[in-house]
Amino acid sequence: MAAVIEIEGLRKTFRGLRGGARVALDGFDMAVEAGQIHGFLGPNGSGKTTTLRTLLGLVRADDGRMSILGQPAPESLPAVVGRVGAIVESPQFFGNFTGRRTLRLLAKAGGVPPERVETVLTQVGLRDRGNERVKGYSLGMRQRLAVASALLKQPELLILDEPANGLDPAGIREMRDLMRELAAAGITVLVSSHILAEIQLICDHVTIISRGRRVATGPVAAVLSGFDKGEFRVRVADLDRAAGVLTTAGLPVTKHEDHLVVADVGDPAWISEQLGQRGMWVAELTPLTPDLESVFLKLTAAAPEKLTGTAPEAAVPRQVDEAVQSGQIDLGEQR
Ligand SMILES: Nc1ncnc2c1ncn2[C@@H]1O[C@H](COP(=O)(O)OP(=O)(O)OP(=O)(O)O)[C@@H](O)[C@H]1O
Repeated sequence: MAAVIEIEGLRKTFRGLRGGARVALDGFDMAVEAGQIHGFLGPNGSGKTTTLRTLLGLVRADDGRMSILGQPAPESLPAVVGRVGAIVESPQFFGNFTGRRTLRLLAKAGGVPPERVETVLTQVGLRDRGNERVKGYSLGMRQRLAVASALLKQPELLILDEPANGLDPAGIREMRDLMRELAAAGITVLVSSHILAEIQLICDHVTIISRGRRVATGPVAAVLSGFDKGEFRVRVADLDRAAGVLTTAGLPVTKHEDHLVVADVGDPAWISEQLGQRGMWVAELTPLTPDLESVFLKLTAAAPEKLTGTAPEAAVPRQVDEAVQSGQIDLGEQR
């Protein structure tokens, strides 16, 4: 599949007026392929906005290679900018203008046929509210108006920085549905966020960044499955006896107040059988599948500190996940 965004070894250090330096990007890699809804996740200050701003030519990188829609960025951005919609800064709209008038003006300024305005208003679900003044819009409606403005040009790629930030649950749900509809219409979507549960629901792929480095990337399910230890929560009346049976059978067991957590479970039916044969009836047997939240916290909290000397160098793993794969970092102990 064609890469819509490719970033390799991106570096950016911000230098303060008093000589201080802040490394925002430390040799960061990312690839987004056509058709993906790609989540770009990281804690506050991890480098997401700097990455997106650099990609769009708003910040100059110190080093690294980037391309958008197959063209080198930022040099060839003018050639592809008409195919990219981006909301990286919160757009400011005139409160006294209606949503429809705002979009008509933007369409005119951008040489977009005026008919597109009705199409994008419908796409973002604002058609019926288009004649209301923007100052009366909720934050969610303003965000959708911003997306509508980015859609005017019929982009192939939509880049959204924290689109769900500050929205209430209903607004987040609307934004999520909108992104899904856009992806179904064939638009590749890159969405940055620190709202993990949302990314898990919306996105099919994810790249996780921490302290300017990639710590994980891939299909969401694959990133999660790397952390799946085959754990089950087991509830029985006699916890000590059940723990003894399972431990003797070679399974790692952790005892909690009212349940056991058993790891390395291949077939859960085996647990029921073993305990049932001994007169212990299993009241609960639940798989403990990892969610993105716990994976994210583990990856971003500990891994980067352990990675030293991985500045871009030929044949040296630069990204934290590469270092994990090559055995430089053992995340197992973090789990
Ligand atoms: N213009 C700037 N001048 C100085 N430092 C900056 C500038 N922009 C970003 N930084 C610093 O670079 C680092 C990365 O910031 P960035 O905004 O890219 O992170 P982020 O992941 O987008 O965070 P958030 O989720 O809070 O928006 C932070 O330490 C930030 O303070």
